[in-house]
Amino acid sequence: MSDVERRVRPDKATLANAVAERFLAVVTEAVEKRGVAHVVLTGGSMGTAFLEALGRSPNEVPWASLHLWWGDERFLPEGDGERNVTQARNALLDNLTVAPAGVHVMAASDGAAAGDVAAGASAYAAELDEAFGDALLQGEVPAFDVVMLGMGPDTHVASLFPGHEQTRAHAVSVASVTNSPKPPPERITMTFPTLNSAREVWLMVAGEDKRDAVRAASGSDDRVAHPACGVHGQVATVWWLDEAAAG
Ligand SMILES: O=C(O)[C@H](O)[C@@H](O)[C@H](O)[C@H](O)COP(=O)(O)O
Repeated sequence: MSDVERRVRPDKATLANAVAERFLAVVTEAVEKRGVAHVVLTGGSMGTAFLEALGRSPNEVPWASLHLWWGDERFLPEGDGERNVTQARNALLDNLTVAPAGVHVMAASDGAAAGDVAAGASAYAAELDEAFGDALLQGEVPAFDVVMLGMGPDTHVASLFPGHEQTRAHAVSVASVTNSPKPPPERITMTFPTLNSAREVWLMVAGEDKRDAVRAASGSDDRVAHPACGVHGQVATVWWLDEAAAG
């Protein structure tokens, strides 16, 4: 597990551009070396700002060799504007002229999981298992090239909320949530072992309203209380902050 490195930029827009630039370099190198790149996307305003920044030079991205995954999802009907995948489609994916190698979408509440969020989580675990086998839970092989995450003001990452049982999960790669403190209550989330199977984990945080959370998570080693402090890449852990969040 790597130590946290902070990269601070003046504001949210500059931050999103810097992350997009680094993303391009990381996936290009991954594809050159391994022929494929697996990345985990996030929602929230930072995740969307990043996709919009990437969308300003979409043709530089090796989409045909890129697998897109999500760290968490709101268990809502397909196409709901609150779903991370809908936001990603609107911000970038629907405009691509080259299809990504894989777009691995978490279950919608009206899809094959038929309203059963636990079944939705199991389906995503099976999809990950098919792609990576045991590597995820054993943490021996980096599965993802980069996992991108936002952070809530309570220090939650993905849908791992402070004090919730999913923060303690170690035997499953994906968990269901039925009592999220932030709506909607039902969600699907990758667990810590899965997020931490990445070469690089990037936490992207902007805004003064996140400053206390940044401080709390950076001073903690209790990932149940402060989930953001529990995500680490095998090669790098980068906290991308704007000046307001960094304090
Ligand atoms: O759980 C949710 O419902 C949120 O959407 C959330 O996880 C979000 O991604 C973070 O709070 C970061 O949000 P910002 O990028 O907007 O700061």
